Amino acid sequence: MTSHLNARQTLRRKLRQARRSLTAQQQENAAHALLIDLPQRLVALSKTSNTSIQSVRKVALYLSNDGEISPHLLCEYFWQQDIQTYLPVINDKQLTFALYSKDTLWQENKFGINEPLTNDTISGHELDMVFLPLVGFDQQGGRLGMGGGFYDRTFANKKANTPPLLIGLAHECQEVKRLPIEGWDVPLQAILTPKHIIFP
Ligand SMILES: Nc1nc2c(c(=O)[nH]1)N(C=O)[C@@H](CNc1ccc(C(=O)N[C@@H](CCC(=O)O)C(=O)O)cc1)CN2
Ligand SMILES: Nc1ncnc2c1ncn2[C@@H]1O[C@H](COP(=O)(O)OP(=O)(O)OP(=O)(O)O)[C@@H](O)[C@H]1O
Repeated sequence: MTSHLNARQTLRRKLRQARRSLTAQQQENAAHALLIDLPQRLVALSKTSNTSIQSVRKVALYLSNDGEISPHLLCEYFWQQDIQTYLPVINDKQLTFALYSKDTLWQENKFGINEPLTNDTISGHELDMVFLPLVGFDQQGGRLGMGGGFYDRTFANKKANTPPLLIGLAHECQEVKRLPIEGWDVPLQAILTPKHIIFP
């Protein structure tokens, strides 16, 4: 158990270092590449997950931090499609989600990441699709996060075939062969990288 946790910490340090080492140009290219063939990739996603992409109304993204791949162009794409976008708001040990629009006002959370300044939030289970930030992933749908357990707690009771769809967003350099997984880890239903869409 302890060695498992140590392995996670060691991996976290290594993978965070790797994503932070990407240059501004590499980050920009990666964010753009997420849009390549996006409609086709979303169709593949709807087939594997048995959910209709046409019925997606509410999508959660995040504001990139610590070298994470930036979803800001995905966000623009959803706005063009009139799909509402949400951002995570830390609420004790869990996340709620606040609408993100051009008019959003901001406040920093305890980690220095901006959150919408509002009391009007929804529960994670009201979303259709969630793009999760991650530190590491594997082909089996394993996700290693920053270590707060926020996404795991928020979606702990989610059944595999009920919304929202949980999709990890990652740079290629965040893939590992097999993550040391814990009982509380909530599996990803897809992982989107600049070059691939992975269906575990
Ligand atoms: N962009 C983004 N937003 C997110 C997450 C995330 O992983 N990425 N989260 C996913 O859950 C939640 C925040 N979780 C986080 C957990 C730790 C740190 C962090 O930087 N930890 C520092 C120590 C900071 C401190 O204690 O002051 C570190 O480990 O270096 C950041 C975010 C909600 N919002
Ligand atoms: N469903 C849960 N109920 C209670 N505690 C939980 C739950 N999920 C995770 N935790 C606790 O949260 C802590 C951090 O978990 P973990 O290392 O998996 O976070 P993470 O997935 O890396 O973080 P994040 O989701 O915030 O990016 C663990 O110590 C674990 O005990």
